[in-house]
Amino acid sequence: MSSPFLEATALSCERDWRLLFENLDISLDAGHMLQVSGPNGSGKTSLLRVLAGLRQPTSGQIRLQGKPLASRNGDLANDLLWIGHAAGIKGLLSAEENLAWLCALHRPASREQIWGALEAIGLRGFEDVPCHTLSAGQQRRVALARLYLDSPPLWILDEPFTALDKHAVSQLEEHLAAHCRSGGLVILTTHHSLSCMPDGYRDLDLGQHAA
Ligand SMILES: Nc1ncnc2c1ncn2[C@@H]1O[C@H](COP(=O)(O)OP(=O)(O)OP(=O)(O)O)[C@@H](O)[C@H]1O
Repeated sequence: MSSPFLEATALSCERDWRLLFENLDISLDAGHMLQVSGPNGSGKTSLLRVLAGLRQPTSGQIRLQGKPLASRNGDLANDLLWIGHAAGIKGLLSAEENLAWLCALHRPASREQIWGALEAIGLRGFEDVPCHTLSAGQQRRVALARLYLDSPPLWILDEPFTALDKHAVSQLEEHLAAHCRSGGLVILTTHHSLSCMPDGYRDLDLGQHAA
């Protein structure tokens, strides 16, 4: 039997000598969406950063496509896309330039593809203005436009709905569910209740795993 796309066993995470969670097991495969919930400070962002390889767990193992995450030197972007809580957008660059720069290293995108993604995320007409002139929700959309470009199967998204208006929230929910329906995987944190969930939806409440 093939191994799960992402498998974490007995994960624990400590920050500033405080144990946030321990003995966490996660197994995700094509089509799964994992919503990590829990109170402020319960360790949701910390868990996502650990799963994205941006932070070492205090203990436990993570395997991605059967290989230890720690052994994946620089090729993680082939399998996963991380979009953090901060939009991570450079204010002096335009939306198009930001996306070209973000994609350049692993999955270069053409100007047409980038403009198509910006149109899909509702930024038509804002492609070439400096991002510092965009609203918070528009800047968030620039970051999320990467989900409309060629992207790896696993999306790890920390509070992706922050600053989005109602229409953009439901559009993004639908896009995430469609990604799962077509064989992708999503791990996300949000304090908002999802109204569009794929069959492979599951919830992990860190409030119940608090150490
Ligand atoms: N940069 C940091 N340095 C030290 N401790 C940190 C840092 N960031 C977070 N922490 C601590 O780790 C704990 C978990 O933080 P984390 O951001 O993972 O929680 P969260 O569940 O995502 O919270 P929220 O719902 O507020 O976003 C918090 O108690 C916080 O004090």
